[in-house]
Amino acid sequence: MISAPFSNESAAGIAHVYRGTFVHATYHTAVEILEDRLLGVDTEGKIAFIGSGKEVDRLSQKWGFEAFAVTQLGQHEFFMPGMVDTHIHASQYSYAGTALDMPLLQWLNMYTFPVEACYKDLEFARNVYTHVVKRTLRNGTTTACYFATIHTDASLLLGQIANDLGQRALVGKVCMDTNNFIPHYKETPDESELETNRFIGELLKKKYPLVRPVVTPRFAPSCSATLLGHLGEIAQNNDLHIQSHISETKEEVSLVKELFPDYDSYTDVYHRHNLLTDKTVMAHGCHLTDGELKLFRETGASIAHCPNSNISLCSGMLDVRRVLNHKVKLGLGTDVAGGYSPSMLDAVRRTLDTSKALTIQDTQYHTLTFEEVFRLATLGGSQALSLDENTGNFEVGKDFDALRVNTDAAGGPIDLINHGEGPKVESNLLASSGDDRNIVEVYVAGKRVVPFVERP
Ligand SMILES: Nc1nc2[nH]cnc2c(=O)[nH]1
Ligand SMILES: [Zn+2]
Repeated sequence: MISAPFSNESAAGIAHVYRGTFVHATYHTAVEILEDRLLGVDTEGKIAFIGSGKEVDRLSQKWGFEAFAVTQLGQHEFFMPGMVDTHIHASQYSYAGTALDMPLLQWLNMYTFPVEACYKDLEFARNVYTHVVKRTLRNGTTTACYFATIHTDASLLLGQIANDLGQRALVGKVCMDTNNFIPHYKETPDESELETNRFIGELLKKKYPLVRPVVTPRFAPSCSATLLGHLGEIAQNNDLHIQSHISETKEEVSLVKELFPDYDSYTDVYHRHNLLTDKTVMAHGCHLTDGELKLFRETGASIAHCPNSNISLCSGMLDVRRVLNHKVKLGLGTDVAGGYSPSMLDAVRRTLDTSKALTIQDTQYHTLTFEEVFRLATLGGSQALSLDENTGNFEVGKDFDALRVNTDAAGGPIDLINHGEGPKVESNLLASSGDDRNIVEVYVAGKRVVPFVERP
């Protein structure tokens, strides 16, 4: 801590002050560039103040920090908010990028279920989960919404690893009582209910400050109506987040129609089991009807757009513009391993690519801009997970979840040919050509979590 504040505006003292350029999204502006700002972070990891760099003397008096203790960013550096991966299967990271040669339902049977069954082995789980949390943090994912597997203890371990490495995370123990292809990788409805309650109870008991449980029915084809009912009740009684998949492929939509003939739509199946709330995030939604999107809007449920996966498994192309026009919340997801990349910068690129592919099909299409997609990767994701009170952009009172970006990092992938580019061009360059070499530091709730500090 630098010193106690003179002001009584914040109960906590100031721990760090940074000076330089801050690039973020607001509720009104897709990308706002704040040049020569001072940002103070308090001892609880929250943003205490944002002021002009020129006012350093006044601010240092007001907040009780020494001007020489301010961290000054370099010429090609800026801070941006940490990115929010609204949908990633931690358990599938072990085979990311190796098996994308069949459509979803076959892919699940052939590759996914056999691998996920291995998480009964806690040492296998520890190895993969440590790698995926580290890899996503290094790539700038400060918040991740994870699917684990049906195994409660391994799912708890994922929560522990995210906590230990300092990532903000929603962690879901997967629930499924239907699996005709690999019968040993499923639960009974009673087991699933009991184990979900155990998972939630034990995770909450740990009191990890940044890790929360999320109720996780895999998707309607893997769950009986009985199980969906149990899970809706658990989520409602404990006011919990919910995640699942919806309308990823046309084949899956037809299957749900067959399995649940008495429901109006795929969305109605979840809705009638109390699984659509303002803390629900549903992955994909490529083939949702206008009526279903209306139900999303009315319930406050959101969509995780996973463009790498949608293309890799040939599932469909989500029309993000249409979802936004319906005023449905939407964030971006990597959907590892349906998506082959754990990087949210990749999700940004694939979102732009899909929007441009839709424009190729229809030249009147209103293509997404870089600015809009930047917002979806940060503030949009935090809204989709109903976490935007705490994270998503640089607002006083929110946690300092931030990436220190250097577009000119030594050994990095970007050549700045004209050295006067400025932050507008350089944030574009990061999104189009940058990678983890340009993300030189990562902060979650004020704590620097990348570079990793190796424990003795
Ligand atoms: N992409 C994807 N879709 C799913 N639908 C149900 N399970 C899965 C999964 O593991 N990945
Ligand atoms: Zn998924």
